[in-house]
Amino acid sequence: PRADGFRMPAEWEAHQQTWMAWPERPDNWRLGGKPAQAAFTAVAAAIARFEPVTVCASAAQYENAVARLAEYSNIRVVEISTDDAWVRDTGPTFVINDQGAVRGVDWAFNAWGGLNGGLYFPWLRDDQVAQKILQIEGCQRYRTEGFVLEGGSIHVDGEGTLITTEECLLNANRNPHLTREQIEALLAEHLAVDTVIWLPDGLYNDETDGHVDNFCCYVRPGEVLLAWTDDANDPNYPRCQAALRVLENARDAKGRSLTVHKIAIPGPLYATAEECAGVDWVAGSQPRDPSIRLAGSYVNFLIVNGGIIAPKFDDAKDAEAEATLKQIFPEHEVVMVPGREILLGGGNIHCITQQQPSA
Ligand SMILES: NCCCCCC(N)=O
Repeated sequence: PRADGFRMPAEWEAHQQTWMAWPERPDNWRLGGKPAQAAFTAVAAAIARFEPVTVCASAAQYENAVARLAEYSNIRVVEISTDDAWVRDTGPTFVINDQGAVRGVDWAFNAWGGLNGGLYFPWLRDDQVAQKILQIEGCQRYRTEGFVLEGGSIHVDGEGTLITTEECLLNANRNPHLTREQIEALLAEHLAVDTVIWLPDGLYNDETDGHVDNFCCYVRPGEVLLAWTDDANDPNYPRCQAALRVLENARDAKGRSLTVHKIAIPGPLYATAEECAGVDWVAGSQPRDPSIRLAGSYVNFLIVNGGIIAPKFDDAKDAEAEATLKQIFPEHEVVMVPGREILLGGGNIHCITQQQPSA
């Protein structure tokens, strides 16, 4: 795409719409996905206040999804088969050129690690989602056969800088055949980035192997927001310290040093026995257990046209997080939406959405 004049815009640049997928698989979502479907509906409704939404649903769930979303006139439902509902990672990464054309990068997908720690098997339908979305939109597609990447593992400033984590992109279960330099070259070629900032690790116990979208994101050029804890006993402490050191020493593609804002990490959060009891046991699917700390994060929000759609967790830190977001985004309306049911499935609002830039 860079050779054709295309780049990945920053999330705050104008959107045409946001894509989502409808959750249902009972081995990732408790009670056949019914609480998750309510939570996703609340997220879609919040986004729809700012821009149109397209929800991908299976044939089996199409009628239910249409009925549940019917009251929102700018939400449409299309039938697309998926393995699960993480359109951040299975959808296309949209790229734009200076003439207002929009295309899409269709990364290879292996369910966050394939047969070496992946979260479910198989994943063929998920690997087809980007292609189907681009077909529906009539956007040209760049397919990266042999290069596995999830959209949740990268953030850009739209001006040539990309932030990611080594824990994910250098993980042996993504692209063991590629070096760091080869991965940087592929990111540069497909997204038109000149500088890659590598954070060592993402959030503790993040089943995606430390996706940056759950840990650190851009808020505007030259400024990032980092999940933070001051508790030296928290396993996130060394991860936050290491990330801060990298960010404080970094220079972006324009040669700027970065302003690092911090936002508290909620919790620690755990699933209850009752919540775990509602999840089907299937060989090869990620186990859900009350002893497993959940990777909850207020960083996992979506920037939409004029708004911030962020998760809240019924946690003591919700109010502080909301205040931080309002202070960082004075021009946006900050909308806090319940994120716990999404977190029980392993991600949050940014993970279940994919923005499509306007031409
Ligand atoms: N159980 C699958 C969890 C995937 C989370 C996706 C994301 N971008 O964090």
